[in-house]
Amino acid sequence: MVVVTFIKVCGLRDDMSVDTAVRLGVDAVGFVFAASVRQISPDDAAPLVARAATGTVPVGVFKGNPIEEILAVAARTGLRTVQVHDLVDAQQVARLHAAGLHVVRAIVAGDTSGDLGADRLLVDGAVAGAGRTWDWSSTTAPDGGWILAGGLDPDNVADALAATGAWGVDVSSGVESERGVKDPALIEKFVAAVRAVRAD
Ligand SMILES: O=C(O)c1ccccc1NCC(=O)[C@H](O)[C@H](O)COP(=O)(O)O
Repeated sequence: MVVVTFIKVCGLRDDMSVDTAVRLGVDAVGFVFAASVRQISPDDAAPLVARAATGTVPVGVFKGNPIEEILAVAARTGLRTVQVHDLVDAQQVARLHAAGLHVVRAIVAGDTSGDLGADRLLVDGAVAGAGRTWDWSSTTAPDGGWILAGGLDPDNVADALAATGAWGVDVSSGVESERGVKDPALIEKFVAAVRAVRAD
C-alpha cells in the first residue's frame, strides 16, 4: 500500500528552490524569520510566498520572534501558516488563530506539553535547523498526525518513517549542498525517498 506522507522543505531563499519544490508537488515550504543562516527578510520572502502559493503551502518559521512580529511578518508577506518553535501557552496560539493564521507548534523531542491548541505538532531535535538526528525510538509519538524533523536526509528518511509512523516530514540541512544553500537534486532525491515508502 502506498503511503502519502506530508513533505515540508524548510529554509528556502531563492526562486529555483521554490520552483523545484512546487514542481515536485511538495506540500509545504518554509521561510525562516528566526535568527539563522537561512534567515530571510519579509521583503525578500514576499515574492517567494506568492511564487509558492500554487498548491504548496508557504510556512513562516519563527523562534525568538514576539507574537506582534509574527503577525506583522504574516501581514507583510501574505503567509497564512506559521511554525513557531517557542510557544509556551495557549493564549499565544489563540492570538495567532485570531489573526486567521494556521499554527504549527514545533517542540523538542521529549516535550510532552502537547499542542496548546495549535493545528499541528512538529517534533524536532534539540537545535532547530542543525541537521542532527535524535533517537526516534526515545519519544512517545504525539496523538494525531505530527511532523518529524531533525537531521532527515534522502538516505535516512525511510528508516525514520518506519521507526516513528509520522504523518509528515520536514527537512532542511539534508537537502543542502552547503549550510544554508538548497540543492535541487537533493530535494528531488528526498521527495523520491519519501514517496518510495510503502506500508505492508
Ligand atoms: O532552519 C533553521 O535554521 C531554523 C532556525 C531557527 C528555528 C527553526 C529553524 N528551522 C526549522 C525547521 O523546520 C527545520 O526544517 C527543522 O528544524 C529541521 O532542520 P534540519 O535538522 O536541518 O533538517
